[in-house]
Amino acid sequence: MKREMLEIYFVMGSNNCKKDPLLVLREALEAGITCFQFREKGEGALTGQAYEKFASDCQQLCAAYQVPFIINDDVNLALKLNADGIHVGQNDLAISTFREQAKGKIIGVSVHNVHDMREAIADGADYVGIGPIYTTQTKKDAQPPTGVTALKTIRKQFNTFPIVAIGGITEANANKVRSAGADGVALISAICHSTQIKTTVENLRRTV
Ligand SMILES: Cc1ncc(COP(=O)(O)OP(=O)(O)O)c(N)n1
Ligand SMILES: Cc1ncsc1CCOP(=O)(O)O
Ligand SMILES: [Mg+2]
Repeated sequence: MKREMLEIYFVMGSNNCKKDPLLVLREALEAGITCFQFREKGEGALTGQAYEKFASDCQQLCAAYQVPFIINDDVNLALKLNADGIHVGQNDLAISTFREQAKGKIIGVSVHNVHDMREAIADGADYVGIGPIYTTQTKKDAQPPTGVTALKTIRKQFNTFPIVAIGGITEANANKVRSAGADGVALISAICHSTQIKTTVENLRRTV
């Protein structure tokens, strides 16, 4: 996995969007996102066949733009659809339980401190997501925001390991996160709620 993949990492589920989510994804891809995470969870999230169909539609769109398609939490779906990767958090399946079946796939793990980071690397993570950096309205069960302090501390000890920052990141603060050592920014609302997705992504690209 190349670190550049993490530069503009768009994370989305249908309940994050105010218009057709596939249209949102298409605009984001067209504008130059570098990675996409399918995160269909929470209130009003699709289930069953509609959930799988939506994942598969997102995957096809990503493939058309040659952008990696990562699935959040649902390892079984990632294996079934042969997604490019899987993202898991501290409360999800441990990497050791699916590493073998997921050979060749990109594995991302959420970390909050140096201890989590060591564990994630030992378990075989390809990249880590650190956050929430800033206050977020999107993830109700998120830990308290840390600002860029935790990110800086972790980056100092892990010089080259691929890190993406997440939580409350916008066009206005992306530069701070980048200077604190993140290889890229992961965003939900900054893109989903933008009325000018093209401009938003272009501004983020310039910053990151
Ligand atoms: C890139 C990235 N970083 C962190 C997360 C958060 O994962 P997790 O803590 O498992 O929380 P949920 O997203 O599953 O609610 C992420 N999804 N992506
Ligand atoms: C999934 C996730 N993990 C930590 S914060 C967060 C939500 C990020 O959403 P937003 O970019 O809208 O703050
Ligand atoms: Mg999770």
